[in-house]
Amino acid sequence: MNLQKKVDFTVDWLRALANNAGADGLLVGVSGGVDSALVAFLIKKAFPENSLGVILPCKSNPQDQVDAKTVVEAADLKHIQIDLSAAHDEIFGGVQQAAKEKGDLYEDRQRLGDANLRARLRMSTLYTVAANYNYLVVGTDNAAEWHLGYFTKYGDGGVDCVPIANLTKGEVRQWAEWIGVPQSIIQKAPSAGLWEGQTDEEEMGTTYEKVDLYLKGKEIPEQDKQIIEQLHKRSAHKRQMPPKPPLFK
Ligand SMILES: Nc1ncnc2c1ncn2[C@@H]1O[C@H](COP(=O)(O)OP(=O)(O)OC[C@H]2O[C@@H]([n+]3cccc(C(=O)O)c3)[C@H](O)[C@@H]2O)[C@@H](O)[C@H]1O
Ligand SMILES: Nc1ncnc2c1ncn2[C@@H]1O[C@H](COP(=O)(O)OP(=O)(O)OP(=O)(O)O)[C@@H](O)[C@H]1O
Ligand SMILES: [Mg+2]
Repeated sequence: MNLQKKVDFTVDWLRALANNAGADGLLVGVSGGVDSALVAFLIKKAFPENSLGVILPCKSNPQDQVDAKTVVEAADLKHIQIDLSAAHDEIFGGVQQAAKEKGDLYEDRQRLGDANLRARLRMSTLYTVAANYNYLVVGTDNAAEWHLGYFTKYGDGGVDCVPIANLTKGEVRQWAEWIGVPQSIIQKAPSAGLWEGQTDEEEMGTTYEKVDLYLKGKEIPEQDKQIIEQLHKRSAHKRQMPPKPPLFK
């Protein structure tokens, strides 16, 4: 299947999903990164009049907002912006204060708690916006992130559908190029933007190039293979519904 047909198929799939759900359209959180940029273009194609980009800075690098604006303008996508910094301060500061009063504040766990709260505040906000518009929330996980569990459970992983979850990062860039995402966005180093200087590849301990090769069944160095297999195993719970005990006999 050529790229045009694959894109059309994905757009039709998105439209059918929303129609079957009784939703009026689709929205996505737009970060300024390439994954959400591609999804922004896809939802605009699926619902030209009923699609929305939501820009949600949360103590973020100001350049991300500039990039996010570039994306919505290039996609000609209607957008809104809500700053989550004060909400984050309120909740994260409140948790830290309460734990400190009990003598229970674990310094080495703060960065991840802070980061994942940002992703979960975004999820809550996207669903609040979705309720107003009667839209579905569209996820942006690609195949590498999905396989490694490189997302926040019920944060950026808390969505109604994951239309690009079968695409490797290389394919995301290829689709993005084809669909018209600006080069400056395609060439940015992938980052969750959850703390200053964070990059996906540094945190994962391997590269998207190697993960993509692995997912295509190609040989990669043993060390990278081990990292990928360990991350995949450890994150199995994120790709399943919450476990419940077996029924009583
Ligand atoms: N076996 C198990 N069965 C059931 N639940 C289990 C579990 N193991 C952990 N858990 C639960 O899962 C939690 C850990 O998962 P989670 O909260 O997701 O936290 P975690 O996987 O530790 O962190 C999320 C990772 O995703 C990255 N991320 C987040 C957001 C966006 C992006 C991006 O690329 O933009 C990347 C982030 O930088 C970080 O590396 C535990 O606190 C626990 O509650
Ligand atoms: N500032 C933000 N505003 C709105 N949504 C955001 C913001 N930051 C992150 N998100 C959402 O979280 C998702 C996960 O981020 P992730 O970094 O994996 O994707 P990306 O930024 O689109 O691409 P890349 O991985 O190349 O940085 C984003 O695609 C987006 O939907
Ligand atoms: Mg990003």
